[in-house]
Amino acid sequence: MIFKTTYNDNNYPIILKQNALTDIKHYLKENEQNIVLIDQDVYRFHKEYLKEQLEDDDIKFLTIMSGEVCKQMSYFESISEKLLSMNITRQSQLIAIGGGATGDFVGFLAATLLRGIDFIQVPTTLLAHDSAIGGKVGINASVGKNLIGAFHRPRAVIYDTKFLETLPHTEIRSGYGEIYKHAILNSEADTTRLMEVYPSIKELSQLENIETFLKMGIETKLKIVIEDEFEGGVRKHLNLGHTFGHGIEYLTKIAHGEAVMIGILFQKVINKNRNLYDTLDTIDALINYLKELGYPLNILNDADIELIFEYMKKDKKNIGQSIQMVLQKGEASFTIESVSKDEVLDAFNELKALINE
Ligand SMILES: O=C(O)C(=O)C[C@@H](O)[C@H](O)[C@H](O)COP(=O)(O)O
Repeated sequence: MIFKTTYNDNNYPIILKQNALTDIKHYLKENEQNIVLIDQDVYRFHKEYLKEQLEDDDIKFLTIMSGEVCKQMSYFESISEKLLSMNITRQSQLIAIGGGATGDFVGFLAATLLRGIDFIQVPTTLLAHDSAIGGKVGINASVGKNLIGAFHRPRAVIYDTKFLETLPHTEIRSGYGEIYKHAILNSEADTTRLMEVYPSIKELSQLENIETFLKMGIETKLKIVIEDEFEGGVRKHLNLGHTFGHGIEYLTKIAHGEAVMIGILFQKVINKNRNLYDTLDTIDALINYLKELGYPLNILNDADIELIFEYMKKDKKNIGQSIQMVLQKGEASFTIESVSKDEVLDAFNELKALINE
């Protein structure tokens, strides 16, 4: 399956298929440096396959730290210096092979080194079907996630589903959080269909039919980022579940998409309390479903809401000192609203009580 962005210029393809990496040869630059920056775990698991597909002697490989820890300022500095010592030029190209964190990190290197060079996204996780598209790249600050970043379009997204075969359960649940978010943004029917196909962790871990839902997620994301590339309006809806999600993720270090799923649940409690879309029944139904899939809801029991609230105060959607959250007001209908500290505390205590019932 090939998707293509439909901007006025500088469009890029998104190639989604088994063994998609074989297509990378069409995107390598001749007589220029192509440098692969790859998550060290992905490299370890797929060394032979990677060598087959990227056997060109001119391609250089740099393994980088796995997961969110690569997005630290000090690491960004050391890899920047390393790339500059390799005499890269504005015509050089970086190739990010890994999950969402790798793509964010390498994309940010590409956006900033020499004031911008090309990069290719090769996502290797379910989650990265979301993060690899749309050009958001960045690293973390001590006070919060993705607070240092840029918008920088990739030259191509090569999404090889072969990499999904080695994903651990946590990563599957994490990616599923973003797939679930895209389904909610789309329609009630897509959300129900998803829950019917994956009623438990057993079905989810077999990843059958996952391409159908990745296609749904990619199409949803593409439609939004093409309409609003720089997040002036509708793109903020893609942040559903992220305001609370980023807070709990940063505090507890659980996987991004698991935190987003908990953030979606949290947002439902606020919806209910404001007489928007949700009711106690819809919240209970999601709690039961998430328990069945093994999401770490218990983490809320020991989490310090005051600290989460401090992270929420750093969210990029905020206006002045007011926390802005994506809330659902109808089927596939969303709004960005200010929420007060009291509302956040009440919703948190209520959610904790509900998960322990
Ligand atoms: O692409 C977007 O826009 C999103 O909000 C997608 C999110 O799922 C993704 O996690 C994103 O990186 C979060 O963006 P941020 O601006 O809140 O850091």
